[in-house]
Amino acid sequence: DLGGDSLRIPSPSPDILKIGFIGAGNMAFGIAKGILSGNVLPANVKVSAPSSRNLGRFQELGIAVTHSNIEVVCGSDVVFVAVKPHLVPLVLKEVTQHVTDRHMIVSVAAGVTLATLEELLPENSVAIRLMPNLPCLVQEGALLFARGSHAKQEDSALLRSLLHRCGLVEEGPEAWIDIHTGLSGSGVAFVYLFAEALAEGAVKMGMPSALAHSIASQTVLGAGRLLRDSGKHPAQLRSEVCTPGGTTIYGLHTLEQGGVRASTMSAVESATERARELEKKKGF
Ligand SMILES: NC(=O)C1=CN([C@@H]2O[C@H](COP(=O)(O)OP(=O)(O)OC[C@H]3O[C@@H](n4cnc5c(N)ncnc54)[C@H](O)[C@@H]3O)[C@@H](O)[C@H]2O)C=CC1
Ligand SMILES: O=C(O)[C@@H]1CCC=N1
Repeated sequence: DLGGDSLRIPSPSPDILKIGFIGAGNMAFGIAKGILSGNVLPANVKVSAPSSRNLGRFQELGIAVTHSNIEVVCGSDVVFVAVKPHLVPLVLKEVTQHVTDRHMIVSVAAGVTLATLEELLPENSVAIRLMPNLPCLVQEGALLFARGSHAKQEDSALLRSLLHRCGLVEEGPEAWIDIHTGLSGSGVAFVYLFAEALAEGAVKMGMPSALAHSIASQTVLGAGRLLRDSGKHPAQLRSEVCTPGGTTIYGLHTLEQGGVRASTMSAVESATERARELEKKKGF
């Protein structure tokens, strides 16, 4: 008796997989860059979009480009669907007859549920819902994915190995995807708003704008790295910066008076609710 396990065909390793992207926007580019910094060769990647406008930067990475979504599906094992949410049904209807059990379909569209994906794909298709964020571009993304009903643990492992160079990759229940969209997909923009305001504060106090922006971005980067790498609670690090009677506590008091904590929590709540709303309306 050889046993079930010894008969199981091992998952292909990421370096021999063919990877496709439908949609050539910012998010597809971010994920593609992350994937290529792992062990996937550009020759094994193809991307489609209706116009050539966004395709040049993919070509610069050595990735093959096409205007045919069907060509991407037929030539790929893992297909990232990276079009705007309202276009997901259109695109999946177009390619669905070419999707086979060889494929893993990974949608990054905000508010498009696994149930919707599975409805649009052939029965038993392996579907994954992934929420990435823009810093995948510099391999510092925060990605959360949820598995569809026909995706197995091996599929998770494969996706993780493909994406590990994009940043932090976590798996969770689908209900967390909308929360992650507010926290991190959109959260990146909240941090940019804060960075911009930091710089503008310095400009108001007389610092040249370019220098203020460069110091603000380094401040956000440094604060973020220290927070992640130390594993400390943000309140602990905040107290380490605060000298009693010093500058920081004066600034923090002003931020609290402005309601920064409540408005940031509300921003995550609104973005999460918007993702849920897109879901209910099916995004289209
Ligand atoms: N930008 C971000 O920070 C994040 C975006 N997302 C999700 O990623 C998806 C894409 O967003 P972005 O990259 O920002 O959008 P984008 O507008 O930059 O890119 C969309 C791409 O789809 C292409 N496209 C349009 N119609 C198409 C069709 N029929 N077939 C193939 N390609 C088509 C466009 O040419 C464009 O290249 C969205 O569903 C969004 O919810 C998720 C997380 C973060
Ligand atoms: O704003 C949006 O809808 C997308 C999803 C998360 C980030 N960008």
